[in-house]
Amino acid sequence: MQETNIYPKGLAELRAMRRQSRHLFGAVFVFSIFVNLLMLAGPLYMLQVYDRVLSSRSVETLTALTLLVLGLFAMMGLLDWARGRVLARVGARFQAGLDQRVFYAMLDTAKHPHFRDKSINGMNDLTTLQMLYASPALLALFDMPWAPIFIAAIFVFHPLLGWLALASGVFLVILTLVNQRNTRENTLGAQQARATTDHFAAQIREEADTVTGLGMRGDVLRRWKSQSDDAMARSINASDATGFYASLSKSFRMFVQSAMLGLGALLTLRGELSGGAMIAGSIMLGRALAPIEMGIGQWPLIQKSRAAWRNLSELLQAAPLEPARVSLPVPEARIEAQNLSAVPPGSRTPCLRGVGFVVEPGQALGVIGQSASGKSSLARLIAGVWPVAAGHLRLGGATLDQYDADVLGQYIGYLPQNVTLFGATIAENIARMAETPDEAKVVAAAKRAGAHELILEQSDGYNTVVTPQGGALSGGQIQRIGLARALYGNPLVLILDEPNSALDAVGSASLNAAIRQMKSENKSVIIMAHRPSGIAACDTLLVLENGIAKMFGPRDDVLKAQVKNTEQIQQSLAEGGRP
Ligand SMILES: Nc1ncnc2c1ncn2[C@@H]1O[C@H](COP(=O)(O)OP(=O)(O)OP(=O)(O)O)[C@@H](O)[C@H]1O
Repeated sequence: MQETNIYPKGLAELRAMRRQSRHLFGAVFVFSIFVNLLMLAGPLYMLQVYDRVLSSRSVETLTALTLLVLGLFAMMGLLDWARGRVLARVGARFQAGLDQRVFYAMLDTAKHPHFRDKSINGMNDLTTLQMLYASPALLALFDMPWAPIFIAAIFVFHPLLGWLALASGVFLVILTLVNQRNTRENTLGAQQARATTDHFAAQIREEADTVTGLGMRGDVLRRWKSQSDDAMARSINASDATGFYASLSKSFRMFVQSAMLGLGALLTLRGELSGGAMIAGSIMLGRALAPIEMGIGQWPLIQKSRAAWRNLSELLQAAPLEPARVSLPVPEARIEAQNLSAVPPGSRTPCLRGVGFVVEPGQALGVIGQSASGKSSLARLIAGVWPVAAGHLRLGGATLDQYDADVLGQYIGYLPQNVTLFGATIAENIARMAETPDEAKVVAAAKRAGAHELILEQSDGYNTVVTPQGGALSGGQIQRIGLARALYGNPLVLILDEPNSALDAVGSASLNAAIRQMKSENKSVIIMAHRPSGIAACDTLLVLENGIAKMFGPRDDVLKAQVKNTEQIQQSLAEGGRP
C-alpha cells in the first residue's frame, strides 16, 4: 500500500499499530514460502506423470506419485487456510487496537467543517482496512514475490517459454498500472459522492418535520436524487472500468496459458522439450500470474483501503493523542476564567476574547448578552467541548486540560442549548447511556430536575424508548429530561445553556429549585440566559458583547449598571445624539 507522508504523526500511529502484528506478518511470510513451494507439487507431478509414468507404464509409480501429491496439496491447503486465518486476525487486532482512538478522534473533529464536509467516517475507514487484511488481496501480496521465481523456473525448462512467461507477466503489471490510473478517480469519486448522499439522506430524515411542514419534499427529493444519480453514475463507471481490466487480465492469462502449451508443443515436436515440461510450464505460468490477476480483481478494495489509510492518518493527526494525566482529587466547585479566548473549530476568528470571571462554590453565575455574543461558546469551553484557545480556565485551581476528559465529564453537568436524546429509554438517556444505569441515581436526577412525574406519565415510564428528536415528548419535556441527564451523578458544576427556553412556569420553578439545591450543596452553576427568569437564582452576572466581557459583578450591581446604561442611551437618543 502506498503511504502518504502528508500527515506524519497520524501515519506514525497507524504504522505503530501495524507493527504490533509484525510477528504475525512474519508467520504469514513463512507460511507463504511453504504454500508457494508446495504449489510446485502440481507442475512436478505433471512432469513425472508425462515423462516417467507414461514412458515406464508403471501403475505403482503413478499411485505413489498421486498419494504423494495428495499429501502435499493437503498440506498446502492447510497452510493456505492458516495464513488466511492469521491475516484475518491481524485485521481484527488492528481494528480493535484503534477503534477507541478513532472513535474519540471522530468526536473531537466532529464539529470541524473540514471533516464534516468530507464526510470522513473514521470507523468505516477502519473497517475497510480490516476487510483488506481479511481479503485475498493481501495474500496475493505475499505471493507476488514468487512470480519471478516461477518465471525463472520456466526459463530452466526452455528460454523461449521463459521469455513468453516474462512478457505476459510484464503485460499484466502494465495492465495493473493502467487500471490503477484509470479507475482511481471514479472509484474515489463514487465513494465520496455516496458518502455525501448518505449524509444528506440522514439529515433529511432528522429534519423530517421541517421538510414536510414547509412543503420541501419535492425540492429535497430532487436534490437528493441528483446527488444519488451522480454517485450511481460514478460507481457504474468505476465498476465498468475495473470489470473491464479484470476480464481482460483473466482472459489474457487463460490465453497465454494455452499459448504456452502451444509453444511447448512446438518445442516438443522439435525435440527441445519433454511433454511433461510442456504441461508443467503452462501450470507454472498460471501460478506466477495468479497473484497479479488477483490484485487487479481486488483493485476497488485496494483503492478504498488506500483512501481509508490516508483519511485515518489525517483524522488521527487532527486529534492528537491525549497525554496520560495524573489523577487529581475531587476538586472544589470553583470556576475561574482569566483572559479566556475561544476559536470555533475550523475557524480562525475568535468568538470570545479576554474574558475573566470567578464562580465560587455555592454561587450561580448568569451570563447574559445578545444573540451571537458568545454565551454558548463560553458554555462549550467550560464543558470542555471546545479547547481553550488562549488564557486559563480552571476548575478547583487546575486547568481543565489537567483532568481526564471522562472524569471532567462526571464533574460537569451540561445542558446544551438544543437538547437531543439518544434512541434509547428515558432511563438510559438520563444515565448518560451507561451500560447499566444506576436506577437510584436516575430517579434522583429526574426528581431534582422536576421531571419524575412527567416521566411516570409516559407510556412505559422510565423505560419509554425515545428518538433523537424526542419521539412522543414535547420540547419542554425534552429539556427537562436533558436537565435530569445533566444532574445525573451529582455533578460539581452545572452549565445550563438557555435552560428555560422551552419551559413553562412549572418547569422554570423546578429549574430554579435545582439551581438552589446545587448552591446549597456548595456546588456551582453557570446559566446562559436570554430571559430575566433565567437569572433569578444567580448571585453574579457576566455581560458579554461581541465575545468580550463587558461587565462582571454581583447580579444587582450589574443589572443597575445595565439599566443606567440603557437610560443613558435612551436619553442620548432622545437628545438626537448617537448611542
Ligand atoms: N461552530 C462554529 N463555527 C463557527 N463559528 C461559530 C460556531 N459556533 C459559534 N460561532 C460563532 O461564534 C459567535 C458566538 O456564537 P454563540 O453561539 O456563542 O452565541 P450566543 O451568544 O450563544 O448566541 P445565541 O443567544 O443566539 O444562542 C457567533 O458569531 C457565531 O457565529
